[in-house]
Amino acid sequence: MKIVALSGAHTLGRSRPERSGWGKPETKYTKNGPGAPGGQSWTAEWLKFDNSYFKDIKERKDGDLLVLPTDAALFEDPSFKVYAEKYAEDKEAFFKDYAEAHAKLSNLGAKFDPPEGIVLDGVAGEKFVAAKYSSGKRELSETMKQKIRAEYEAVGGTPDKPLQSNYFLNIIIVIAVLALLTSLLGN
Ligand code: HEM
Repeated sequence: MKIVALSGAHTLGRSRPERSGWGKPETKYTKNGPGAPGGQSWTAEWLKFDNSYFKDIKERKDGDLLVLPTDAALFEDPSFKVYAEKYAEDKEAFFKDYAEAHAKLSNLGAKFDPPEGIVLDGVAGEKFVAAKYSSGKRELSETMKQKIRAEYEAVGGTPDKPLQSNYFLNIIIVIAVLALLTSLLGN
């Protein structure tokens, strides 16, 4: 169910042959953009999130729309087909299953290879260590550790001493306790 639902994300966006090698350089749906023109979309209205991906693949209705081998498989494999047919008929069922699958995928985080990160050619600045954006095991870079330390010190913390007491918070607590006592004793 999840693979089929997640594939429905191809309702949005385009494929560009100069990037992935898949899709046409331009179609009647993409030649005027919006954004940089070109590429091949899976659906006619490729900025609108609905179940048109499943409808259009099922019908193979237009040579200008993209069907990758993995998209086609959704209507060929019997265990995928049950869901692909359902989503083509029922937009709400697709939305519900997509939301669940998307949340699950996001919450799983991602593993990165190599874990120490990569440097993109020609991009200056901090090395891209994607692990730091994922859930699970966190690896903070030295730059990030220094940034957190600087923020801690900026609000009065030092490495050897706990933060100063927060007077405003203390006043609120005293008022809250007094209010509670008054209401208990008053009745
Ligand atoms: C079965 C596995 C999948 C395959 C083989 C696949 C393949 C591709 C390919 C070849 C492109 C075109 C990239 C380009 O040329 O710029 C693409 C784009 C895209 N994919 Fe997938 N994909 C898969 C799964 C997913 C999943 C799970 C999602 C999200 C939940 C997703 C969302 C997208 C989106 C939104 C685009 C359009 C990006 C844009 O417009 O720039 N795909 N995919």
